[in-house]
Amino acid sequence: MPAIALQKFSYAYNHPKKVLDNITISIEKGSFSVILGPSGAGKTTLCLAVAGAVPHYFGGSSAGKVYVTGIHTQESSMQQLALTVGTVLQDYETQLVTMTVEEEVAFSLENLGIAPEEITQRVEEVLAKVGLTGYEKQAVTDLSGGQKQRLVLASVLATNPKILVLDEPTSALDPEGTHSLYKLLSDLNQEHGITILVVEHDIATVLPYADQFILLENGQLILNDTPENVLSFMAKKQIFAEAIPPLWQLKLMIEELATRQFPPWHTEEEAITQLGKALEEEARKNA
Ligand SMILES: Nc1ncnc2c1ncn2[C@@H]1O[C@H](COP(=O)(O)OP(=O)(O)OP(=O)(O)O)[C@@H](O)[C@H]1O
Repeated sequence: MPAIALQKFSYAYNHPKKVLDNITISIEKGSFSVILGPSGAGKTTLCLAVAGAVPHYFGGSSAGKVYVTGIHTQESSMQQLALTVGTVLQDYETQLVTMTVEEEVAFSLENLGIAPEEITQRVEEVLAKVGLTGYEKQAVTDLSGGQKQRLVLASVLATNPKILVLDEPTSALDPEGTHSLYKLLSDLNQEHGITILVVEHDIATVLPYADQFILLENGQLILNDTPENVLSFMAKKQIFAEAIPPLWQLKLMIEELATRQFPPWHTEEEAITQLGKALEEEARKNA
């Protein structure tokens, strides 16, 4: 059973225009998937559909089905779904409701009726996981943007979700914060088997971690495939091609011009090594 499955799912907010149009997609358990696409493509709405907020919270009209770990989202309450899908919204500050860091995490567990001793232990564990140990008594309002986001993530993780959905989690982070957030997500994915679904506009940032790209445009699913296949497709069809990282643009151009095939590049270092090798080979050939 896939972690997430959309079957011919369409959705419109309280407006006739379909924001998601007949989407069928299957996301395997334990995958690290990234949703890509131009502004207004429907990326946030897709996240909300997986979390059940669309249509439970937003109303509107929908057709087709969304399943998370086999649960039909429309036949389940948002509270039940929250046990399976943890969500960090783009405007994550709206998810913070209490006074102190430890109260914030405890709040999500109290709502689930977890015993107080267990709450104390889980709060400690998840704060350590997101790097907020020592901040327990701090007022939420005193935290930086990145720390607040980590706190939301801690509250979500405390409920042991099988799926994590994050909508542009790095938009307010500096490069170091971005790197450490993705490192954490990668650990949760690799070591705890949590399925990750993330919206990210900076493709180079997610290339070291993602195993699947989901390309949306105008509410339609354009392609769901490996990162390398989606990047090649974007270049060939000139769909959202401006988002292709410069080194990949170079890679795809060389492959087209020189009929040379490189393996996928996940990092700049891999790209530089591969390019260096190619240049050496060329120099040897021409010597
Ligand atoms: N609450 C809402 N009510 C009505 N229309 C909405 C609502 N939220 C989004 N939309 C519309 O739905 C479409 C898709 O929006 P969505 O936010 O899902 O796209 P996106 O790909 O995440 O865009 P961005 O990259 O700009 O965040 C847009 O046309 C947007 O204006």
